[in-house]
Amino acid sequence: MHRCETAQCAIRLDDLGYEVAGRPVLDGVTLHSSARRIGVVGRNGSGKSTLARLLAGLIAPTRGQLRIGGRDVFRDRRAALETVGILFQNPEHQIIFPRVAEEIAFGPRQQGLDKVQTAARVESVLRSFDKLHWKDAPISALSQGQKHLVCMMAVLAMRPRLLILDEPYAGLDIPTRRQLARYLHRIETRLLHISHEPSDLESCDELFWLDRGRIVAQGAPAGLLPDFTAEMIRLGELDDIADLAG
Ligand SMILES: Nc1ncnc2c1ncn2[C@@H]1O[C@H](COP(=O)(O)OP(=O)(O)OP(=O)(O)O)[C@@H](O)[C@H]1O
Repeated sequence: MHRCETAQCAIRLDDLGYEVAGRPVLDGVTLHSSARRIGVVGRNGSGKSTLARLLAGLIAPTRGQLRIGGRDVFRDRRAALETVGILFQNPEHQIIFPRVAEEIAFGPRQQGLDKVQTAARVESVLRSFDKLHWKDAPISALSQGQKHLVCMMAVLAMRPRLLILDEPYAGLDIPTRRQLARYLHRIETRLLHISHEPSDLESCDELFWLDRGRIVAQGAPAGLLPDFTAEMIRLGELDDIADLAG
Protein backbone atom coordinates (compact mmCIF):
# COMPACT_ATOMS: atom_id res chain seq x y z
CA MET A 1 0.00 0.00 0.00
CA HIS A 2 1.18 3.54 -0.78
CA ARG A 3 0.76 5.27 2.55
CA CYS A 4 1.58 8.94 2.73
CA GLU A 5 1.35 10.80 5.97
CA THR A 6 3.03 14.06 4.91
CA ALA A 7 1.44 17.23 3.59
CA GLN A 8 3.26 16.58 0.29
CA CYS A 9 1.32 13.44 -0.47
CA ALA A 10 0.01 13.47 -4.06
CA ILE A 11 -3.63 13.56 -3.06
CA ARG A 12 -4.74 14.48 0.39
CA LEU A 13 -8.38 14.93 1.28
CA ASP A 14 -9.28 15.45 4.91
CA ASP A 15 -12.86 15.25 6.10
CA LEU A 16 -14.00 16.65 2.77
CA GLY A 17 -17.66 17.54 2.40
CA TYR A 18 -19.76 18.92 -0.43
CA GLU A 19 -23.38 19.86 0.06
CA VAL A 20 -26.07 20.91 -2.38
CA ALA A 21 -29.08 22.67 -0.83
CA GLY A 22 -28.21 21.26 2.57
CA ARG A 23 -27.93 17.67 1.28
CA PRO A 24 -24.48 16.06 1.50
CA VAL A 25 -23.21 14.76 -1.83
CA LEU A 26 -19.81 14.01 -0.28
CA ASP A 27 -19.57 13.53 3.44
CA GLY A 28 -16.37 13.27 5.48
CA VAL A 29 -14.17 11.94 2.66
CA THR A 30 -10.63 11.29 3.88
CA LEU A 31 -8.33 9.97 1.19
CA HIS A 32 -4.54 10.05 1.21
CA SER A 33 -2.65 8.50 -1.67
CA SER A 34 0.58 8.75 -3.57
CA ALA A 35 -0.07 5.69 -5.69
CA ARG A 36 0.65 6.13 -9.38
CA ARG A 37 -2.66 4.70 -10.55
CA ILE A 38 -5.43 5.49 -8.13
CA GLY A 39 -8.96 4.20 -8.70
CA VAL A 40 -12.31 5.34 -7.34
CA VAL A 41 -15.20 2.94 -7.81
CA GLY A 42 -18.81 3.67 -6.96
CA ARG A 43 -22.29 3.19 -8.22
CA ASN A 44 -24.45 5.80 -9.95
CA GLY A 45 -25.02 8.83 -7.78
CA SER A 46 -22.34 7.92 -5.23
CA GLY A 47 -20.60 11.28 -5.76
CA LYS A 48 -17.83 10.31 -8.20
CA SER A 49 -18.18 13.20 -10.65
CA THR A 50 -18.51 15.67 -7.79
CA LEU A 51 -15.27 14.28 -6.38
CA ALA A 52 -13.60 14.67 -9.82
CA ARG A 53 -14.70 18.31 -10.04
CA LEU A 54 -13.43 19.01 -6.52
CA LEU A 55 -10.07 17.38 -7.30
CA ALA A 56 -9.76 19.51 -10.43
CA GLY A 57 -10.44 22.66 -8.41
CA LEU A 58 -13.59 23.41 -10.42
CA ILE A 59 -15.80 23.62 -7.32
CA ALA A 60 -15.04 24.41 -3.69
CA PRO A 61 -15.62 21.96 -0.86
CA THR A 62 -18.19 23.06 1.69
CA ARG A 63 -16.16 21.38 4.44
CA GLY A 64 -12.68 19.98 5.04
CA GLN A 65 -9.47 20.28 3.12
CA LEU A 66 -8.23 19.19 -0.28
CA ARG A 67 -4.58 19.34 -1.41
CA ILE A 68 -3.04 18.03 -4.60
CA GLY A 69 0.75 17.91 -4.28
CA GLY A 70 0.39 20.15 -1.26
CA ARG A 71 -1.53 22.80 -3.23
CA ASP A 72 -5.02 24.18 -2.84
CA VAL A 73 -6.28 23.83 -6.40
CA PHE A 74 -9.52 25.74 -5.88
CA ARG A 75 -8.03 28.87 -4.37
CA ASP A 76 -4.87 28.89 -6.46
CA ARG A 77 -6.03 28.55 -10.07
CA ARG A 78 -2.53 28.96 -11.48
CA ALA A 79 -1.33 26.08 -9.30
CA ALA A 80 -4.36 24.10 -10.48
CA LEU A 81 -3.37 24.48 -14.15
CA GLU A 82 0.07 23.05 -13.40
CA THR A 83 -1.09 20.44 -10.95
CA VAL A 84 -4.19 18.73 -12.18
CA GLY A 85 -5.76 17.94 -15.53
CA ILE A 86 -9.17 16.41 -16.10
CA LEU A 87 -10.33 14.35 -19.03
CA PHE A 88 -14.06 14.63 -19.46
CA GLN A 89 -16.28 11.76 -20.62
CA ASN A 90 -17.31 13.46 -23.82
CA PRO A 91 -14.54 14.99 -25.97
CA GLU A 92 -17.12 17.33 -27.50
CA HIS A 93 -17.39 19.02 -24.07
CA GLN A 94 -13.68 19.70 -24.02
CA ILE A 95 -12.73 20.55 -27.61
CA ILE A 96 -13.06 24.21 -28.58
CA PHE A 97 -10.79 24.63 -31.61
CA PRO A 98 -11.19 23.24 -35.14
CA ARG A 99 -7.65 21.89 -35.56
CA VAL A 100 -5.53 19.53 -33.48
CA ALA A 101 -2.50 21.78 -32.91
CA GLU A 102 -4.66 24.76 -31.86
CA GLU A 103 -6.54 22.62 -29.37
CA ILE A 104 -3.34 21.32 -27.80
CA ALA A 105 -1.78 24.80 -27.75
CA PHE A 106 -4.58 26.36 -25.73
CA GLY A 107 -3.56 25.00 -22.31
CA PRO A 108 0.15 25.89 -22.48
CA ARG A 109 -0.80 29.42 -23.65
CA GLN A 110 -3.12 29.72 -20.64
CA GLN A 111 -0.16 28.72 -18.48
CA GLY A 112 1.82 31.68 -19.83
CA LEU A 113 4.13 29.96 -22.33
CA ASP A 114 5.05 32.10 -25.35
CA LYS A 115 4.31 31.06 -28.95
CA VAL A 116 7.67 29.38 -29.51
CA GLN A 117 7.54 27.46 -26.21
CA THR A 118 3.96 26.46 -26.93
CA ALA A 119 4.77 25.21 -30.43
CA ALA A 120 7.58 23.08 -28.94
CA ARG A 121 5.17 21.65 -26.32
CA VAL A 122 2.59 20.83 -29.00
CA GLU A 123 5.18 19.05 -31.14
CA SER A 124 6.58 17.17 -28.21
CA VAL A 125 3.22 15.80 -27.09
CA LEU A 126 2.18 14.90 -30.66
CA ARG A 127 5.52 13.17 -31.18
CA SER A 128 5.19 11.19 -27.95
CA PHE A 129 2.05 9.55 -29.37
CA ASP A 130 3.49 9.27 -32.91
CA LYS A 131 0.87 11.71 -34.13
CA LEU A 132 2.93 14.59 -35.50
CA HIS A 133 1.08 14.18 -38.79
CA TRP A 134 -2.18 15.14 -37.02
CA LYS A 135 -0.94 18.67 -36.39
CA ASP A 136 -3.08 20.45 -38.98
CA ALA A 137 -5.84 17.86 -39.10
CA PRO A 138 -9.41 19.10 -38.62
CA ILE A 139 -10.73 17.57 -35.39
CA SER A 140 -14.12 17.00 -37.03
CA ALA A 141 -12.44 14.42 -39.30
CA LEU A 142 -11.25 12.28 -36.37
CA SER A 143 -13.00 9.25 -34.88
CA GLN A 144 -14.34 9.32 -31.32
CA GLY A 145 -11.28 7.46 -29.98
CA GLN A 146 -8.97 9.84 -31.83
CA LYS A 147 -10.85 12.82 -30.37
CA HIS A 148 -10.29 11.33 -26.90
CA LEU A 149 -6.60 11.17 -27.69
CA VAL A 150 -6.58 14.83 -28.77
CA CYS A 151 -8.18 15.75 -25.44
CA MET A 152 -5.63 13.65 -23.59
CA MET A 153 -2.75 15.26 -25.48
CA ALA A 154 -4.21 18.71 -24.80
CA VAL A 155 -4.31 17.98 -21.06
CA LEU A 156 -0.85 16.36 -21.04
CA ALA A 157 0.63 19.37 -22.88
CA MET A 158 0.04 21.28 -19.64
CA ARG A 159 2.23 18.72 -17.84
CA PRO A 160 -0.09 18.17 -14.88
CA ARG A 161 1.12 16.09 -11.95
CA LEU A 162 -2.23 14.35 -11.76
CA LEU A 163 -4.65 13.40 -14.52
CA ILE A 164 -8.24 12.74 -13.52
CA LEU A 165 -10.29 10.42 -15.70
CA ASP A 166 -14.02 10.50 -15.04
CA GLU A 167 -15.59 7.40 -16.64
CA PRO A 168 -13.36 7.74 -19.70
CA TYR A 169 -14.78 4.63 -21.38
CA ALA A 170 -18.46 5.54 -21.01
CA GLY A 171 -20.29 5.15 -24.30
CA LEU A 172 -17.27 3.87 -26.23
CA ASP A 173 -17.39 0.73 -28.36
CA ILE A 174 -14.88 -2.07 -27.77
CA PRO A 175 -12.23 -1.01 -30.34
CA THR A 176 -12.34 2.60 -29.14
CA ARG A 177 -12.10 1.52 -25.48
CA ARG A 178 -9.10 -0.63 -26.29
CA GLN A 179 -7.47 2.20 -28.19
CA LEU A 180 -7.99 4.64 -25.31
CA ALA A 181 -6.84 2.04 -22.75
CA ARG A 182 -3.63 1.61 -24.74
CA TYR A 183 -3.00 5.37 -24.72
CA LEU A 184 -3.70 5.56 -20.98
CA HIS A 185 -1.35 2.68 -20.34
CA ARG A 186 1.47 4.55 -22.05
CA ILE A 187 1.37 7.75 -20.10
CA GLU A 188 3.68 8.34 -17.16
CA THR A 189 1.54 10.92 -15.36
CA ARG A 190 -0.14 9.92 -12.08
CA LEU A 191 -3.74 8.93 -12.82
CA LEU A 192 -6.90 8.99 -10.78
CA HIS A 193 -9.43 6.88 -12.62
CA ILE A 194 -13.10 7.05 -11.65
CA SER A 195 -15.55 4.40 -12.78
CA HIS A 196 -18.58 2.33 -11.81
CA GLU A 197 -17.19 -0.55 -13.87
CA PRO A 198 -14.90 -2.90 -11.86
CA SER A 199 -13.06 -4.23 -14.92
CA ASP A 200 -11.85 -0.68 -15.75
CA LEU A 201 -10.00 -0.50 -12.44
CA GLU A 202 -8.29 -3.87 -12.17
CA SER A 203 -4.85 -2.44 -12.95
CA CYS A 204 -4.97 0.36 -10.36
CA ASP A 205 -2.35 0.36 -7.59
CA GLU A 206 -4.78 1.54 -4.95
CA LEU A 207 -8.55 1.67 -5.00
CA PHE A 208 -11.18 3.59 -3.03
CA TRP A 209 -14.85 2.59 -2.91
CA LEU A 210 -17.21 5.56 -2.75
CA ASP A 211 -20.74 4.93 -1.57
CA ARG A 212 -23.37 7.60 -0.85
CA GLY A 213 -20.67 10.23 -0.61
CA ARG A 214 -18.40 8.30 1.76
CA ILE A 215 -15.31 6.16 1.34
CA VAL A 216 -16.45 2.76 2.61
CA ALA A 217 -13.37 0.70 1.71
CA GLN A 218 -9.89 1.06 0.33
CA GLY A 219 -7.24 -1.39 -0.77
CA ALA A 220 -5.82 -3.33 -3.67
CA PRO A 221 -8.23 -4.09 -6.56
CA ALA A 222 -7.85 -7.84 -6.11
CA GLY A 223 -9.28 -7.61 -2.60
CA LEU A 224 -11.81 -4.82 -3.06
CA LEU A 225 -13.36 -5.39 -6.49
CA PRO A 226 -14.91 -8.80 -5.72
CA ASP A 227 -16.64 -7.27 -2.66
CA PHE A 228 -17.84 -4.30 -4.72
CA THR A 229 -19.15 -6.56 -7.49
CA ALA A 230 -20.93 -8.83 -5.01
CA GLU A 231 -22.60 -5.80 -3.40
CA MET A 232 -23.68 -4.40 -6.79
CA ILE A 233 -25.22 -7.78 -7.72
CA ARG A 234 -26.99 -7.94 -4.34
CA LEU A 235 -28.43 -4.44 -4.87
CA GLY A 236 -29.44 -5.29 -8.42
CA GLU A 237 -31.48 -8.21 -7.15
CA LEU A 238 -33.60 -6.00 -4.92
CA ASP A 239 -37.00 -5.15 -6.37
CA ASP A 240 -37.31 -1.52 -5.50
CA ILE A 241 -34.71 0.14 -7.67
CA ALA A 242 -35.89 3.58 -6.47
CA ASP A 243 -34.53 2.70 -3.02
CA LEU A 244 -31.11 2.25 -4.53
CA ALA A 245 -30.64 5.91 -5.29
CA GLY A 246 -30.95 6.65 -1.54
N1 LIG B 1 -25.04 20.76 -8.48
C1 LIG B 1 -25.87 19.79 -8.07
N2 LIG B 1 -27.17 20.04 -7.87
C2 LIG B 1 -28.02 19.08 -7.43
N3 LIG B 1 -27.65 17.81 -7.18
C3 LIG B 1 -26.36 17.50 -7.36
C4 LIG B 1 -25.40 18.46 -7.82
N4 LIG B 1 -24.20 17.85 -7.91
C5 LIG B 1 -24.41 16.58 -7.54
N5 LIG B 1 -25.69 16.37 -7.20
C6 LIG B 1 -26.29 15.09 -6.75
O1 LIG B 1 -25.34 14.41 -5.99
C7 LIG B 1 -25.35 13.01 -6.25
C8 LIG B 1 -24.01 12.55 -6.74
O2 LIG B 1 -23.77 13.06 -8.05
P1 LIG B 1 -22.48 12.71 -8.89
O3 LIG B 1 -22.76 13.16 -10.29
O4 LIG B 1 -21.30 13.24 -8.21
O5 LIG B 1 -22.49 11.12 -8.81
P2 LIG B 1 -21.79 10.03 -9.72
O6 LIG B 1 -21.31 8.98 -8.80
O7 LIG B 1 -20.81 10.66 -10.64
O8 LIG B 1 -23.01 9.48 -10.56
P3 LIG B 1 -23.09 8.82 -12.02
O9 LIG B 1 -22.28 7.56 -11.96
O10 LIG B 1 -24.55 8.57 -12.17
O11 LIG B 1 -22.55 9.85 -12.98
C9 LIG B 1 -26.47 12.80 -7.25
O12 LIG B 1 -27.62 12.43 -6.55
C10 LIG B 1 -26.62 14.15 -7.89
O13 LIG B 1 -27.92 14.35 -8.36
